[in-house]
Order: sequence, then C-alpha cells, then structure tokens
Amino acid sequence: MIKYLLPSSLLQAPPESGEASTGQTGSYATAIHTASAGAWQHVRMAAWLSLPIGLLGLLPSLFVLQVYNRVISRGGNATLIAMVAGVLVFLGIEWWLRRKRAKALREAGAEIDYHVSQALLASMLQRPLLTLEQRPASQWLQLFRDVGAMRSSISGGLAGAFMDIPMVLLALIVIGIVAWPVLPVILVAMVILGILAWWWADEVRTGRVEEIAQARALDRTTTEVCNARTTLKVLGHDQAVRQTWQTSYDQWLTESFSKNGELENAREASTMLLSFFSIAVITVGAIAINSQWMSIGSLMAVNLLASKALGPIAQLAGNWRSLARAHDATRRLQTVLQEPVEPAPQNLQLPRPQGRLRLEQVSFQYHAGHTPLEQVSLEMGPGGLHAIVGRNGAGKSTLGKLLAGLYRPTEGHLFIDEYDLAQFSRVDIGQWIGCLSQQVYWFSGPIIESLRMVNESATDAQIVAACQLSGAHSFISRLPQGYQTTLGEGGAGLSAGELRKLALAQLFLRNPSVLILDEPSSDLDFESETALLQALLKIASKHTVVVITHSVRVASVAQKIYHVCGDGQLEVGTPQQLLPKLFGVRPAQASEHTQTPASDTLQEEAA
Ligand SMILES: Nc1ncnc2c1ncn2[C@@H]1O[C@H](COP(=O)(O)OP(=O)(O)OP(=O)(O)O)[C@@H](O)[C@H]1O
Repeated sequence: MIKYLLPSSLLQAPPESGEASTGQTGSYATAIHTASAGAWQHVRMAAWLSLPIGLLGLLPSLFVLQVYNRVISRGGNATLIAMVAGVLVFLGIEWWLRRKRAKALREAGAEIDYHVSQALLASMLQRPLLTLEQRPASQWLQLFRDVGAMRSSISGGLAGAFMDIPMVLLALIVIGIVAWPVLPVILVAMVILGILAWWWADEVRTGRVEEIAQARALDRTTTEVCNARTTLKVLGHDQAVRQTWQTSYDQWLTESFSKNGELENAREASTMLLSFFSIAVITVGAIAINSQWMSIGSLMAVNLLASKALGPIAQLAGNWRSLARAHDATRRLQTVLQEPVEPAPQNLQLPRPQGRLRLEQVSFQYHAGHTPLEQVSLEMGPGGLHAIVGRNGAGKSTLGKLLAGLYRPTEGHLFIDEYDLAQFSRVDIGQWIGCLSQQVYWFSGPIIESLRMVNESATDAQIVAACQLSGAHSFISRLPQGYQTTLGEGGAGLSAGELRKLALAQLFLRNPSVLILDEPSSDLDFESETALLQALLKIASKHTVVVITHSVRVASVAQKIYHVCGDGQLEVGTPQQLLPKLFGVRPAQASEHTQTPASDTLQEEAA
C-alpha cells in the first residue's frame, strides 16, 4: 500500500550513485526506501486486519436482512435477542480489530517519521558548510514538516480508505447475492465517483505547484522577520517589512483559498452524490420489490451495504490533497537526501598532530564565481600566533574556513602535519582544529550545560579554568545563579562581548592543536582584548593560534602576518615588515599596551 501512498519510484532503492570527491554522495539517499521497508511489516499487518474488518462490516446489513425477512414476519423475539447479542459481540471484535489496524498504521507512520527525520537531520549536519549556507532556515523547516506529511499519508484517513477497498468488493458480492437488481446502480455510482476522484486528483496536483511556491515564499519571509525582530524594533521601520510580509501572505492565502475551495467542492459533491445514489438505490429497489425480484429486507440491507461500497471511494476524493502533499513532500525529501554530504567520521585514533598547517597551491572559488584565493601556498606553525589581515571582503574568513576544514579547496591541497585534510570529516578535523566563527550562536539553557556540550568528559575545574582563560569566569561569577544561569534563545540575557567570551571558553575546552579565531576581539572592551591577547600568546607557545583580525594590536603581537590582498593573492611577512605598510604604525606603538602576564594565570588543563 505504501506504493500507492508514496511515489513508487522513490521507494525503490536508488542506484548506487557516483561517489563525489567527498566520497559520500547520496549516503542518505536510501533513507526513505529503508524507512518504508521498516514500515512495510506494520502496513502488511494492517492489510491482513482489514480482511476480518471487511467481513465483520457486512454483519449489520445481514442483521437488518434477517430482522426484516425472518424476525418481523415471524415475530420471533427470542431470535432477535440472540441476534442482537451476536451482533454486539462481533461489533466489539470489529472495534478491537479497527483499533489494532489504526495502531499498526500509526506505527508504520512513526517508523517512516523516525528514520526519515533522523536521516534529514544527519544529512543537514553532515553536509559541507558551503551547501548548508545556500539553503535558508525556512526551507529546512519545510523539509522537517514534509516528514510529517509523509507520516500522515500512511497513518491518516487516506490509508484507512485504501485499506477499506477490499470491503468494497465484499459488499458488491453480497449485494449481487441479496439484491441483484440494484447492483448496476451501485456499479454506475462507483464508476462516477471513481472518475470524479481521479479528475479532482489531477486538479489538486496541478494546482499544488503554485501553492507550494507561495507557501515557501511566505515561510521564508516569516522566518526572516522572526530572526530580525529585534533589529526591526531597534530600527523602528517595520512598515516596509509588514508590507513585504503582507504581500507574500496575500498571495499564499489567495492560492490556498482557491485550492481549498476546489477541495471543499469535491468533498461536498461526493456527499451529495452519495445521497443521490442512495435515493436511486431505494427507487430501483422499490421497483424491484413491487416486481417481487427482491424483499424489503434486502433493500434495507443494500442501503447499508451501498455506503460500505461507495464510502471508501468518496473518502479518497476528499483526501487527494493529503496524498498530493505526501507525494510532493517525498520528492523534495528524496532530492535533499541524495545531495552530497561530507565523509563519515573515520573513528580512527591517529596520532595527534602538532599543528603545522600547510596550503599547497590552493585556490577557492564560490559558486557565484568569486575567487578569493588563487594558487596560494603557505605554512603556519606548529605553534605561534598568526594574524590574517586584509580589507573587508578580501577573503580572510574564507581562508579561515579553508584552514578549519569547513570549506574544501577548489584546487590544491591542505595539510595538518602530514595529513591531507581532504580525507577527514569535519568531526575528525574538529578534534584537531577548533574554530571560533564571526557570528556566535549560543543555545538556550543553563550555561554549564552548554559549556559541557562541547566536551562531555570535562571536569568542573577544567570548565572553570577555560572560562578564566577566556575572561568569562568573572562575569559568570557575578550572576545570581552563576554557572547554573539559564540563557534564552541565542544567548539572550548576555551581551555580545560576554557571549564571545563564552564561545572562547567552549573553544578552549575542546583543546585542539590549532585554534582559528575570526575577529575574536570584535565585541571586547580594551581590557578584555588585552587579557585575551595575553591568553592567546600563552596558548600559542604550545598550540597554533590563527587570528583573523582588523585590530592592529592583535596583528602587532603576531609571529607572522598573512595579508589577504583581495585579488586572490596573499602577502606574508613579520609585523615589522607589514604593519607600517598596512596600518601605518610600528609594532612597538601598536603593542605597548599588551604585556605577557607576570603570573601564570593560564590553566594548562584547559588549553
Ligand atoms: N557563501 C558565499 N557565497 C558566495 N560568495 C561569498 C560567500 N561568502 C563570502 N563570499 C564572498 O567572498 C568574499 C570574501 O568574503 P569573506 O567573508 O572571506 O571576507 P572577509 O575578508 O572575511 O571580510 P570581512 O572583513 O568583512 O569579514 C566576499 O566578496 C564575499 O562577498
């Protein structure tokens, strides 16, 4: 049955896809197929249960037939009581079987939801940063909602209607036996309802494309407005945004309203047709009774049987929309799940590198065509503080992301010690290369839990030491609940500088060989920047520290400066060589406020 509810082409395991350079193309491509195979046993169970349910569904009509033909004419009350008792018992059994069938279908839906949701989340987290950045959050949310659409097509009313189709056949057989003169009327009714259901299915399907496009546009706008709510408040010019949102909303509402209207028409028309055919059955039946071709009991029974025969077909017409939605959802999910992901973690304990980074003829080009780096070769570390500088948009963060293994070079190779980074997943690389990005996102919840998230085995002493090193300990200590303070979404409740210090503490807790920090001091006050520089200098004695910065103070204490020129080229030199040219100052002037700590405040276990 899954085959009918979901696009059958997707339920076959896709052919082995050609492996991309990452080696993991389509590793989740079979997720829907696997989930459907898992759900199949529940669906099969539901299908088997449908047979006795179908048979028991005939009982009320046979009961009516017997009451009219035997009980009323012969006045046998004892027979009636026995028959009622029997029917009640069988109704109880039918109710129990129906509950079991509904549970089996729910389990089938849950099986699909569970596996596909997990595959979707894993594939989202495991895809290269560059492709991750290309799909907005609203589209990811839509995909997770799509999983729900798949589930409800299996466990909702539509699946029940499909399961009841065998009942249609049984009902027709009984009608043929007890009331053959009305059989043609019912067959004609079935054909008309079937044609209408098919025709509406096509209507729904063709209209869905436009409706989906409008719904997506609305989702995108709504997500952006929600993300930018504080900015809008600050700027105080929400009128333009309201206008954009309203336009998008109106377009979606108009489309959805007209599609809903068509479906309502389909549903109402089905109900009216059922009533019409009921009258037609009674009329033909009455003529047949008058001609003594059948009894009144048969007519009463056939009235009940007709609803059993026509009900599932009428229900299908009303449920096409959810079938169309499930089809679209499954196709979208399948496309996304087939997209390339990064290699899976190697789970191999390799010797920890010392932290020597080497770029060999590396070029990097964005899909849009921009090439921030062209044939760049360089070496950093092991150890030491290295500053990457350059004008806005020159390509500093791009270089940082390449060094962190977040972007893969378009050409050339990148090594950490003797290892080529191309062979590792981001999870593997993450043990050795830690990265603090320009935008820090903090998860809601107690501070201590978010800190522990990055290193579950960290002791309390190590967490406190990492916070002391990053400068977070002093402000956390002043909070009434200290480390147990619960922060809101995105770290609401703390300042940008405080959040940056917390993110730094997380980075220190991971204790990587190489630390890459993208503008770590951008939100920090003068004193905090001084403290950070002292901490970084100390860490740089044992680790390779790469800082992307616009700060002349940071650049002045670096062992080497890497100037990203913006034309794809890179200039390397000491602060003495490059500071006067790039910042117009001498290193001594820039670093006069930065002294290495007199006492050893660095907690070795944290770094
Ligand atoms: N995901 C992306 N897709 C396409 N182009 C991008 C992407 N990210 C950055 N760019 C482009 O690449 C160039 C370098 O960006 P990058 O973020 O590396 O600059 P930067 O030197 O770090 O700038 P800033 O000092 O402003 O942070 C920019 O021109 C930018 O428009």
